[in-house]
Amino acid sequence: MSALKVDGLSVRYGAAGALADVSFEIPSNTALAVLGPNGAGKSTLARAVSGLVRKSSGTVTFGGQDLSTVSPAKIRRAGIVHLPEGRGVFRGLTVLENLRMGLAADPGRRAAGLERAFELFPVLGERRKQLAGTLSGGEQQMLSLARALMVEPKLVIADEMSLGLAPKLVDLIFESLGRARSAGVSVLLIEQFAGRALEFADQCLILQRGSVSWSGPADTAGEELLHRYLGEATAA
Ligand SMILES: Nc1ncnc2c1ncn2[C@@H]1O[C@H](COP(=O)(O)OP(=O)(O)OP(=O)(O)O)[C@@H](O)[C@H]1O
Repeated sequence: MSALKVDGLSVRYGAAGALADVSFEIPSNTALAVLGPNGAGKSTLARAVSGLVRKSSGTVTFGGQDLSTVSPAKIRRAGIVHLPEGRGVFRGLTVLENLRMGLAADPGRRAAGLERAFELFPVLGERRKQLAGTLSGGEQQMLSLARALMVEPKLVIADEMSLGLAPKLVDLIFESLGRARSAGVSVLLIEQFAGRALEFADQCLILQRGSVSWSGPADTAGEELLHRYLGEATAA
């Protein structure tokens, strides 16, 4: 069964079209990599699915529920978490306070959630009293992911998670996303660079100037195809 189904999605910013007639599905327990050069509309797609930008047309359904016109809060309650580009942590709060905010609406599950977060990323346990703004970039990324996974989401939208991180940290981030997927979470993975995303994902969708230029199984997106659609800079 499809967890997420996006059909004919278009988004405009004023007079400028950012997405035109984008359709795809993410079956349960699978990952879709959305690739494309700068400005192709990847973040806009993520924001439209999580309700942060208005859709000018198209529908979004999740687990059979129509989410096309509902608020971001309701979309979160349906089980979709969005890790925005940039880290989205509260810099002036400690690691622990940031994690607690993840389950602010559900304090009963807080203890178990924290335990899971520290098990996933032990470094966060060691640094629980440290201000998030003083963590390294990679640690902030882990905090952001740990907070998202604490709420036991059904779909994680991860926008450029690996941007600027050392390869070892990228491994760790993908490892934990992989564990989440094995535990039943679907993943919409947005990446400017193709290599790691395609290794991880089941399906791939390439956006160019707001439209889908190719989609198919991730393991059939060969080098030639990536160069054709993404160019030298992003096919790596
Ligand atoms: N709030 C906004 N107002 C006006 N135009 C916007 C807004 N946000 C994005 N755009 C434009 O929409 C297009 C798609 O942007 P988007 O951020 O979705 O691309 P992207 O594929 O995520 O790019 P990148 O890889 O550079 O992050 C771009 O031309 C961008 O300038």
